[in-house]
Amino acid sequence: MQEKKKDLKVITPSEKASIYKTENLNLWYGDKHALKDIQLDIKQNEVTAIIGPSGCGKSTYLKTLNRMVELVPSVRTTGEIHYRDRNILDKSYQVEELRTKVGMVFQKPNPFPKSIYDNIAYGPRIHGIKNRKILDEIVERSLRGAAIWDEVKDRLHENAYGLSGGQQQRICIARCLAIEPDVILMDEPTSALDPISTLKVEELVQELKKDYSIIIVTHNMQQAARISDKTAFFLNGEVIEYDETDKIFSNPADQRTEDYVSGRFG
Ligand SMILES: Nc1ncnc2c1ncn2[C@@H]1O[C@H](COP(=O)(O)OP(=O)(O)OP(=O)(O)O)[C@@H](O)[C@H]1O
Repeated sequence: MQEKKKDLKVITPSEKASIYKTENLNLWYGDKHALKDIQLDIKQNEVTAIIGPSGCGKSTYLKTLNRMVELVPSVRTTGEIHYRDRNILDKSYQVEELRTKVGMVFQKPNPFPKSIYDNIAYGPRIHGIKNRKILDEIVERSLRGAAIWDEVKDRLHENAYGLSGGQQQRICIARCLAIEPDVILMDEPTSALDPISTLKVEELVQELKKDYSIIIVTHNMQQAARISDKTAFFLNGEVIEYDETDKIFSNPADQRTEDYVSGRFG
């Protein structure tokens, strides 16, 4: 007898909601054409890795997603980036609004020269939260979310500079979580860390994708293969290939991707 088909709809990754849709994005630093006709549909609650050789435009692309790139005076862009269906490159889009939704973690841990507690409470305080009990709750929740609560709960009022590099990076992730973002951008977040701290941050990224969408620039291809769902391979300012991470690393469509992921250049 034929088995009765279950009426279950399988959600394939391509059907997941988009968090960012980039359409025909071009970016110039003065005369330097750094991003060329970028098309990328980044999905919600996934880890998306951006890989490629030095100078190919990875960080530039990441910094367009929170418009940080505008801090460079010579920058000019054309095209659109839709974040949850609104074009963030439209001048009417308030950058302050965007920054409350999109957190960023940098290559080098950059805690403020303040206590661990004040590092985490900083963003919420800027948003007007003064109530100590509420701040206490946010601090604890954020530190737990960044998997560092147990290590620091007895030293919350000590300076964050007294922590190890790996702990400082998780404090920076907790600081990011405290503003309750929707997206977390990570620019080579483990490149300054030792292998054990790197592993902790990688495990954390896996945990965080349940609640956040994460876009991570990495030079470390094993890391991209380990932690991401999708990978975009950039070369000379172009996206050469964007697909499921397994496909990019095992059976890429483009020879240049194959050469890069197999270590033939880069
Ligand atoms: N502020 C700037 N002014 C002028 N050119 C810039 C600026 N920032 C980056 N560029 C140029 O834009 C291109 C892309 O740089 P970007 O930093 O995005 O590359 P990347 O892939 O992140 O490199 P890396 O892996 O070395 O960090 C490079 O040619 C770089 O020299």
